[in-house]
Amino acid sequence: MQPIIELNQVYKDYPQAGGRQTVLHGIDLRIAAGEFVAIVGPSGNGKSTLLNLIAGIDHPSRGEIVVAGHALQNLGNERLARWRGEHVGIVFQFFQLLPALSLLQNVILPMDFLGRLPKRQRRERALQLLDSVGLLGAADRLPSQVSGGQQQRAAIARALANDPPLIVADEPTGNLDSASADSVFDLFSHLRDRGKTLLMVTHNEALADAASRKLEIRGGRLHADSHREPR
Ligand SMILES: Nc1ncnc2c1ncn2[C@@H]1O[C@H](COP(=O)(O)OP(=O)(O)OP(=O)(O)O)[C@@H](O)[C@H]1O
Repeated sequence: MQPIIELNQVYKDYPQAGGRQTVLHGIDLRIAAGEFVAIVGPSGNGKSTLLNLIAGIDHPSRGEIVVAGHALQNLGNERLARWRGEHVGIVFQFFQLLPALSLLQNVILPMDFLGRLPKRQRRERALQLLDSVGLLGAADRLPSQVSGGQQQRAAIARALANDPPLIVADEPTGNLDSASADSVFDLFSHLRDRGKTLLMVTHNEALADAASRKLEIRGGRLHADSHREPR
């Protein structure tokens, strides 16, 4: 079966005073549809960089990245943005909701970007998604009027707005207390049950242990790749 994510000899370097810093050193990776993958490893070793390349947020310096049938290194910024909107839901550590918009409007936004659904259906779908994360009653509140855990649940609803096959999350519980982290954890478990492919950078051991596969990145290289039965 064709993997949903395929990386061949992917390098990423950044300009640095006096030269360039190589952050990823020739990563080769295949991830099948429906896998729940945790990316772990020490700080500053390239985990977020790897996630951003797979999500089409950043371009590789060299190598090939094929996600959901598209060779990302060949897409210009505009096509990449459209590709992201259709194929990837992104969840960040600091939620990244737009502060001037209600939770409902934040969830509608990715659907507005694609323009696939009529306006009324976008609103109905956003309300259903907010309901599914327990936030129907808070739909009209601004992000600043709800807790961090609620903001992250709204961000997960937003990530699902266009029903993407791939969800990527960078430290999704990193800024949450343990009760909020648990509820976010439960939502991710449901996503796995619904057949989404999940890729997550996390320092949260419980979350990493719930994954079916753990990739350890050290020094910009794939140091370990372990599969397991999810708990
Ligand atoms: N946009 C950028 N410009 C220059 N250097 C960067 C950029 N993004 C990341 N780096 C550098 O790349 C290296 C890897 O960063 P990355 O964020 O991928 O690590 P990480 O493993 O995710 O760390 P953490 O667990 O702390 O989030 C770091 O040295 C970082 O400073």
